[in-house]
Amino acid sequence: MTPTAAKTLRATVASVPGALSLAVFLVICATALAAPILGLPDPADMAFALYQPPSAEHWLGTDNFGRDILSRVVWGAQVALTVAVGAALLSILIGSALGAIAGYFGGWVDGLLSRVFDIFLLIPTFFLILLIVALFGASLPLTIVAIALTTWPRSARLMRSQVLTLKSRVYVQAALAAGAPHWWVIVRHVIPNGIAPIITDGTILMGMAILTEAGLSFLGLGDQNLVSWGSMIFEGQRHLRLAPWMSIAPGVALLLLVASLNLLGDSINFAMNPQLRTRGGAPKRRATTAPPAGETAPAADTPILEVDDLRLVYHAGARRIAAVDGVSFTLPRGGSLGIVGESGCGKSSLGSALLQTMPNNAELTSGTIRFDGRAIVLGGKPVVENGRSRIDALRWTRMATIFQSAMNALNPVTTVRRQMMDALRLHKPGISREEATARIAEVFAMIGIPASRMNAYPHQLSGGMRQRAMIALSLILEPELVIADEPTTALDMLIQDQILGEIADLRERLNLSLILVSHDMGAVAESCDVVAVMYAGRIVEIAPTQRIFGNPAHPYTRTLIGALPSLTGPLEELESLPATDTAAAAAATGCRFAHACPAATDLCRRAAPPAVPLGAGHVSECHYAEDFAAEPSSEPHAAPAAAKEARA
Ligand SMILES: Nc1ncnc2c1ncn2[C@@H]1O[C@H](COP(=O)(O)OP(=O)(O)OP(=O)(O)O)[C@@H](O)[C@H]1O
Repeated sequence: MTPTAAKTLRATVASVPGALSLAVFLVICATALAAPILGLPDPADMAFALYQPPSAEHWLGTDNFGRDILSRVVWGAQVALTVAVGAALLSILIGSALGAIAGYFGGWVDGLLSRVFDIFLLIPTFFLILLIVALFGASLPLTIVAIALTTWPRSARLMRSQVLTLKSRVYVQAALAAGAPHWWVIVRHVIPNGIAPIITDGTILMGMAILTEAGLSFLGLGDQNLVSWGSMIFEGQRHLRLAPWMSIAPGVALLLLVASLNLLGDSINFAMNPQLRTRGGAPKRRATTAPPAGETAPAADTPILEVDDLRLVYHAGARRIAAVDGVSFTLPRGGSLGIVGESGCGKSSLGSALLQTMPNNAELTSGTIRFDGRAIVLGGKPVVENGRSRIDALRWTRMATIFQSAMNALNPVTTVRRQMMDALRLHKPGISREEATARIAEVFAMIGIPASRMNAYPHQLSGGMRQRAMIALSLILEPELVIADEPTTALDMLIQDQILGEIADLRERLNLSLILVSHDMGAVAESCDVVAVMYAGRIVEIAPTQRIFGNPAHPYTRTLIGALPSLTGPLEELESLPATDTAAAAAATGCRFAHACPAATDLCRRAAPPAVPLGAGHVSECHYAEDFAAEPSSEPHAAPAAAKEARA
């Protein structure tokens, strides 16, 4: 068994329906295979008494010819399974191959093959099977071929649509650009990524094949020499009053096998798709809480956002990943906070926790979030007021977000203007068309998109323009707080700089509060008053921007600043760090940075550092914070200007 197959099997049996359906399917298979050695009477033997009800001698009774029903059900399973596996395999092989060719090559090949699929789909399935059986006679192999011939277009269409999506993926393009031949790209990249729904559909096909064979036998069109559940049910219904057990036993066997196959299909799909698995499948109902008693109206100087001891864990199978592990900060109204740190330190998880847009496998285990003085999360639970969660009422209207990749965040089949119109109408149901159009034009002008581009689809805009459209969408409802998660990551330096400049400008003009999530120290230096440095799920240092660059008081911050290149200073080797295993670092007894810290001592490895206040809003989680703070950062990375210069 290949490692992938073993992993899929493990994941399949990890769920109750998966384990149960696999167990039922395996028991039926094992019983069918073991039929000759089970010591059961011959299924065709008519030596027994007729119409005997279930007894110790004949567990499931006997039929109208005195044949043992248990033996016939067991031998009938062989026929059912042979038809199921044979027809489904043949159907998937023909369908997937033709579907992959049609989707991959497109053009006239796709046109021609798609018409063939359509023609086959138009032929009534049962009629075609009847025709084949009538022309060539009834036999098991012919029944299998007939079923496969009528079902393969299902697999073909499914595979074609999968391939149409997959072939534009970057990894497929990259393989072609690397000189891989088409057949290799199809076999190595396209089919493995598109096969999961085909396999799921295959289990449904197996169920269909069993039912079709049973139906044919029921009509007397099956192979009369074989024991089939369909023919047993047919016989049974003729003697229903006299001997109901004759149809109950094959009926239950048929139901169990088809139901277990369908359930198995769902479980395999779930197991094969890591996204479904680690995202936790269907959304779990999250516990909520009522607003706290004694909440007062916010004062003018109430911070726009207060976060206290926020903790978020991801459930990935048996693993728990503490992505945000006790984060606290306060953002004053109109203020801007940059959250920086290496990839995987928990920046995006923190952003999604603030907006409560986490994936299904994420759980807030503790913490409080207050927006404008009112709690939106208490003890890790969303606050619900009058049947509606407070965050739902705030999201987009008062707290908006700018996503990382505008191409993924904007709907590709709707114009940018339409998406803005939808957002306006959703949140301001009374707004007239003219008012909405005027507001859209205003925001477009503000963000520098020419009015002529308003009706463009996202793919018709350049990367920079698309990101501007995303910013416009976030500002359309005049929010007070914007959370921007890597808003310029995919853009070139020049456009990055322009967009960051525009965000800073808008912030001043609209008195926006801003949280900028970025791995780029230069970007936050340029746009934010305060910088929070995250490491392995915690904010290890927070300080006003000038201070964090001038007097970094955490060795990790120093390393981040040391990794900024200088174009004008003398050539220096840049500092680098080994990649951090977030889970391992979070589990460390002492300081989570100790394993990579050049200044770590025994104390660091033994005890978690306290949060050391250094004045003027500067806090560092390091045992030696005061010593580091007293030692200014070495040139040329001493100030935000240097960081900006490094980016330019
Ligand atoms: N849906 C998920 N399921 C399981 N683990 C996850 C999930 N999303 C993120 N993680 C893990 O949580 C940790 C923090 O991830 P997060 O995406 O918040 O980091 P980040 O700092 O934003 O990284 P980047 O800058 O690369 O986006 C990482 O260890 C990541 O592997």
